[in-house]
Amino acid sequence: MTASTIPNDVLCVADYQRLAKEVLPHSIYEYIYGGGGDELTLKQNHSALNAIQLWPRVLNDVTQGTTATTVLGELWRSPIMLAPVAFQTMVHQEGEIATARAASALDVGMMVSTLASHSIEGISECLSSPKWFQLYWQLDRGFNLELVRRAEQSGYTALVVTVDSAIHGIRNRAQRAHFTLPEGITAINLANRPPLPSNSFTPDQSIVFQGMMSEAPTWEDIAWLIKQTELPVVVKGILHPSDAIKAKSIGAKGVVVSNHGGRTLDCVPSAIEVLPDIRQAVGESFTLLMDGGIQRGTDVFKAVALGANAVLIGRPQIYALAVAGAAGVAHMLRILREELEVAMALAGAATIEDISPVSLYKRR
Ligand SMILES: Cc1cc2nc3c(=O)[nH]c(=O)nc-3n(C[C@H](O)[C@H](O)[C@H](O)COP(=O)(O)O)c2cc1C
Ligand SMILES: CC(C)CC(=O)C(=O)O
Repeated sequence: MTASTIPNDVLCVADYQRLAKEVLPHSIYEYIYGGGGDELTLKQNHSALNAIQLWPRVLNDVTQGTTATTVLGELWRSPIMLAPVAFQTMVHQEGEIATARAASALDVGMMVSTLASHSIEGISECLSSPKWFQLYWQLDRGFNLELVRRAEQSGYTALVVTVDSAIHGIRNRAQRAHFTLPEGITAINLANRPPLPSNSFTPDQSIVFQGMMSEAPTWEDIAWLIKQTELPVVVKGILHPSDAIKAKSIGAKGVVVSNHGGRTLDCVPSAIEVLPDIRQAVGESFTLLMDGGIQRGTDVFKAVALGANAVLIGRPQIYALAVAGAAGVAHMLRILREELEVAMALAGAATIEDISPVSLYKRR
C-alpha cells in the first residue's frame, strides 16, 4: 500500500483505524489510540454517543437540503472541523501539509496545533478552508504573543486555547508500549521558545503542583490573551457549565466542550453528555464546538441536536493520514459529510437548523 492509495475496503471511519493499526509501529498506534488511566472516559466517549437514538420524521421535503452552517461568522460547508493533533509527521512524511491539502479539497476547516511538525506559515499556505490556530499556553507571555502574531499574519481567523492538558494524563497504554517521540519529530513552532527556568525541588514539594503546573495558564492569563488580539478566542477543553459561563464572561467567543479524547483526566463525563447543560448555561447564540468519539455522520447529527454548532474530528484524521496521506484524510472527511447528509435526509432535516433536541428519541 502506498501512502496515497485508498484501500478498497475502507467504507467508514472505523476502517481507517483498523488499517492504521496495521501500518503504524505499535508504540505510535498505542499513543494515538490510547486514553488516560483505565480509559473509562475514552470508552464513555463512544458509548455515550452510541446510546443516543435519532427520532426520524418522514415525508419532509429535503430536496433543498444542505449541511452548510455558520460558525463564528464563517460560512462552513458542514459542521465538521479537524481537531488540533500534534506531530503529524509521526504518521506520514508530509504530516500537516497533507492534512491541510485534504481539508482544503473538501472545504473543511482545520485547527492547527502549536505542536505541529510544520510551521504555522507553511501549513497556512496549503490551507484554503477555515484555519484556526490552537495555542498551547507557554510560560513566557511574550512568546505566546509571538505565536499569536504569526497566526494573525498568516491568515488564521480564530485562536483556540487548550486548557485541559497542562500536564498529560496518566497514559499507561503509551507507557506500556514504550512510546517516545521518534527522532526528528519536533515542535518546530516552539524552536525559539525562551528556555524554561530550571526547577529544583525539595523532598516535600510536588513535581506536579510546584513543578509542571507552575507553567500552566490561569483564567487571568486567558483574559489577558483575549485583550491582546483581534482574533476571536475559543477555549478548548471545557466540561463544566460554570467554566463555560466564565469563559464567556471574560470575552471568549466560544468554547470546545471536550475531554481531550479521553487522554487527560480519566473518569470524567463525555462531551456529548455535558453538552446540553452547557448549551443551556451559555444561551443559544454562544458558539459551542464539541469533540470526542465522533465516528459517524449520525454522531455529528447527535452533537448538533444537543447544542453543538460543530464537531471536531481527532483520531480519525490521523488514522486516515497514516493509511493514505492527503487522499485518506479527504476520503475520511467525505465519508463523514455524506453520512451526515444521509442522516439528515432520512431523519427529515433539510438544514442544520432543522436539527434540534426533538430530533432525538426521548431527549425532549
Ligand atoms: C495523537 C493526538 C494528539 C493530539 N494533539 C492535540 C494538540 O496538539 N492540541 C490539542 O488541543 N488537542 C490535541 N489532541 C486532542 C484532540 O484535539 C481532540 O480533542 C480529541 O482527539 C478528540 O477526540 P477523538 O480523537 O475521539 O475525535 C490530540 C489528540 C490525539 C489523539
Ligand atoms: C504532545 C501532546 C501534548 C499532544 C496532545 O495533546 C495529546 O497527545 O493529547
